[in-house]
Amino acid sequence: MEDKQKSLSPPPCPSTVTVRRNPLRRARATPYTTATKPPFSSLASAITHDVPTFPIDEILSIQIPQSEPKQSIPESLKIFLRIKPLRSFTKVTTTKARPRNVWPQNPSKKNIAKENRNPEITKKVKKKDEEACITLNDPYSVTLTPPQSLQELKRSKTEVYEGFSHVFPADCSQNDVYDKMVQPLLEDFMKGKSGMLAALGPSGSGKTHTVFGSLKDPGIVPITLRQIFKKSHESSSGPLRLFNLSIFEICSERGKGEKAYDLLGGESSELSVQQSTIRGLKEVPIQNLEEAESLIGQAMLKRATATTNSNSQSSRSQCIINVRASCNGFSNETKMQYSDAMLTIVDLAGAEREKRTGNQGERLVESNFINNTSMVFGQCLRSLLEYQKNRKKGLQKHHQNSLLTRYLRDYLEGKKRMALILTVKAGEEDYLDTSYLLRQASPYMKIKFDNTEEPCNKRQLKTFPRAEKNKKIKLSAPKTSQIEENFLEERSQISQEVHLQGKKADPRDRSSPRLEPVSHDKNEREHIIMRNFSKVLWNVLKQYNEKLKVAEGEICTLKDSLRREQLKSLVLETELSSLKSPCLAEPCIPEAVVEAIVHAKENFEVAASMTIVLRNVDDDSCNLIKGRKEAGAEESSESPVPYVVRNVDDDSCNLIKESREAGAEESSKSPVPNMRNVDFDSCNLIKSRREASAEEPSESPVPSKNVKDAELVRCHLSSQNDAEPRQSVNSEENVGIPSATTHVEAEVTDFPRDQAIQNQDDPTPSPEQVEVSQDFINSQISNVQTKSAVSRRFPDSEKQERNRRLLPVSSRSLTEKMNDLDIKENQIEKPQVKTAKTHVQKKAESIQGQEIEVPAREAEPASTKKQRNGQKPKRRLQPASSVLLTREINTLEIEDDIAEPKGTRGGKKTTVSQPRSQGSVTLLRLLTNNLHL
Ligand SMILES: Nc1ncnc2c1ncn2[C@@H]1O[C@H](COP(=O)(O)OP(=O)(O)OP(=O)(O)O)[C@@H](O)[C@H]1O
Repeated sequence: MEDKQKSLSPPPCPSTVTVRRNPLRRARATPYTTATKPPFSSLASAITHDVPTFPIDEILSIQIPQSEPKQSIPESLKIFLRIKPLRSFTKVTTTKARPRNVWPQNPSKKNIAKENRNPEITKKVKKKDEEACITLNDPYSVTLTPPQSLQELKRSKTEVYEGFSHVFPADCSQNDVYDKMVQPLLEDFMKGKSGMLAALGPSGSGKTHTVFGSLKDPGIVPITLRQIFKKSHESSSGPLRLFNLSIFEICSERGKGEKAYDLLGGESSELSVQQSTIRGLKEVPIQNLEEAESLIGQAMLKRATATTNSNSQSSRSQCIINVRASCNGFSNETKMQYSDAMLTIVDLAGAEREKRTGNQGERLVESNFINNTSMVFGQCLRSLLEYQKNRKKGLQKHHQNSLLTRYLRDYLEGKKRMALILTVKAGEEDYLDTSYLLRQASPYMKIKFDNTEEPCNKRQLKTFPRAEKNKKIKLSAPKTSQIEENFLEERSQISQEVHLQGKKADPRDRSSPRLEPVSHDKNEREHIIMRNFSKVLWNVLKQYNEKLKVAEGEICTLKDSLRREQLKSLVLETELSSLKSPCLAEPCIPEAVVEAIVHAKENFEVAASMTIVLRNVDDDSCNLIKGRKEAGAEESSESPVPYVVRNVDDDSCNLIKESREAGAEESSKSPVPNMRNVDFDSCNLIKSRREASAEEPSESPVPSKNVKDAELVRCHLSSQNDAEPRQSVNSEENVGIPSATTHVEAEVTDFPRDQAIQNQDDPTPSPEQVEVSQDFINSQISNVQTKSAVSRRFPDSEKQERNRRLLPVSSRSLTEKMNDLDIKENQIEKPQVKTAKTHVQKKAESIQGQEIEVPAREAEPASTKKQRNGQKPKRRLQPASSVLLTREINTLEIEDDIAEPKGTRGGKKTTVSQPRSQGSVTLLRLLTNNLHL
């Protein structure tokens, strides 16, 4: 035993141990490569100790599933060609018997009618129409024949294009296209390989038709989705895969740049683009075909399309549809096997020739963008081909020139599998487009792809999707039971329906009662599709409605602001005209002001006549009686006052119009109906009038449309006014002034009581009375001034004196002078009133005549006046209004003024009318001279 233990125990350690830190490295010969292979037995003998042998035989006996070595299978780029049916097919079907009485008939229709009548011509034409520029040789090649005209010119000859993966003839179905082209891609996709498919071709050649199709004839996207769900159901035993759908478009923003829009997003569908990365793209998980189809319908509605000459619904953007398959809840091994894969289908906007599309403006800009993208796409493929031919040359980075090519970079660099479908139109007129496309694209067939792919390529997910998470719903007990009830109800309903249609329904198979029967029942599926589609449509319409409302609101606000601006401009114009009127020469004076001055002049004459009558009375009271008798029955009509009434009468309509705006009292107050157009000319005038009316509402006689009205007004006034005016009226009657009065009377009634009494006692008009009549004239002039908006400059003067309102001091003195002059002139020219004039002159001189020596000036020319007078008359700085007024008066046709009253009075001359008119003329002359104009 002890011997045995000794043999097993390790040998005793030596006392010293040498350790080499860096032992010499010797290349150890591998047992298999070495020529002299030492025998295993000798090695074993070399081992001093018994080491258990390595179970190599056992290990080698275990069969390990050997993974296939990854082989790069170079594969040519698959290019398919689809020929669009000729238009003549549709033409034949549409050339129906034209209904009668259709108007107008255009020449082309006439030709059709001729063709209908003559079938031989029709045949020829149809034959010509049916002639195609492209003919199918075999499923892989076509012959392109130029039209006769080009052949004659020897500009082009017949060409054969071959090497296509498949050529789809005009009568092929969408399913044919899917089977030959998409099926292989889809199989790879289901295995976890990404792939891309793009449709290229001129506008209107059928790209969108191929990619999306229609409800009746679905294209490759709907068919692919159907197949995806079909396959995933079939392989239900395999791994569960989730599919997500995202659709976006790239279009130009008014030619300024490219923009990406999410076609499944909400309102803010614009996507941010950073280099080749598109952020914020909404990825919607799709669980069944119905959901997928409704999403596609939604995207199609949102896609930018427009009508061009080539296509009634031409795509104006590049549309990209991504179906992403992702794995969920797998072991790492499985996940590696079925990695995320993306199937991308691209519907490019068709290249357009300006001549054919007839695009202009915005459409033309879009065209440029579309053509540019197509061009860059082609450049990328050509440079890839060149690169593959000569790898020494680097791959040119054309992809940077457009957003689409940046996004599809991996495909365009030959790193992923891709297929192209060229769509062409077969008509003779489409020869150039077709020839161009085929010449461009046929070399692409030589492009090779490495059909290997890393399971997780970072670039694969260049879109950072906004994955839609299903909302978490808390299901409380009662709700759950309710859902279960609904669920059972729905299930029984569907099973009943299916049963009725003679189909077997097994509601136990699937958990979703809604999906399972639907997959079998076509009608139900269509119903769901239509329902979802209508929902989408409804949402889109709602959005449009909201936009429309917003636009309407904006229009309203714009209209308001426009109105405000117009008002402002009107006010500014008025201000401008009012500013101009006193400053500028007569052509700038508003018409209304001119009219106002004319009327003022007439009233001025009336007032002057009144003054003279008063003076007559002063001379001899018998004359007064005489005058009354002479006047007789005609007095009321012939006297100057009724004339004024008539004036009022004539213009009352206009006045009333104005008075409606400015207030009845105001317009009635206005003794001179001279503001016809003022309202139209100036808002400020109305303002000033309103101010004036507000201050003096009681003294304003009401305007009348006719004489009766005027009389009524008078009565009304007399009844309204207290005893004072009545007395004054009586006094006037006594002095021979006719009783039919209007505002003149009203003005007279404004005399102070003592003056009225004085009139009764003494018929001689006092200087005050004369001044009152002058005041009346002043008031007439001041009214004119008020209307001409000059009064706005002197607003305080209104409040100073009742009858001298709105007149500046200088103007008042001017008018006073005018009256003085009038009196003096009458004294000279009319001997019959000489006494009165002298009296008045004396009085006037005593009051205010110190300033101006009018008679002396009147007799002599203006130039000599200054020389004669040792004491120079004071030159007063007259207000612009006064200057204007005098200028106006100066320019008036005096003769006309004289003639006018004659006409209106039936040619009858009154005792006062003739001298008054002359006096007025002289007065005006004097005024002109006095003002040195
Ligand atoms: N193979 C086909 N069979 C029947 N109709 C077709 C076919 N191809 C195209 N069409 C019809 O031609 C019209 C134009 O087609 P489509 O809109 O697909 O052209 P497109 O190439 O997408 O044009 P664009 O680039 O301007 O958008 C459509 O009305 C479509 O239905």
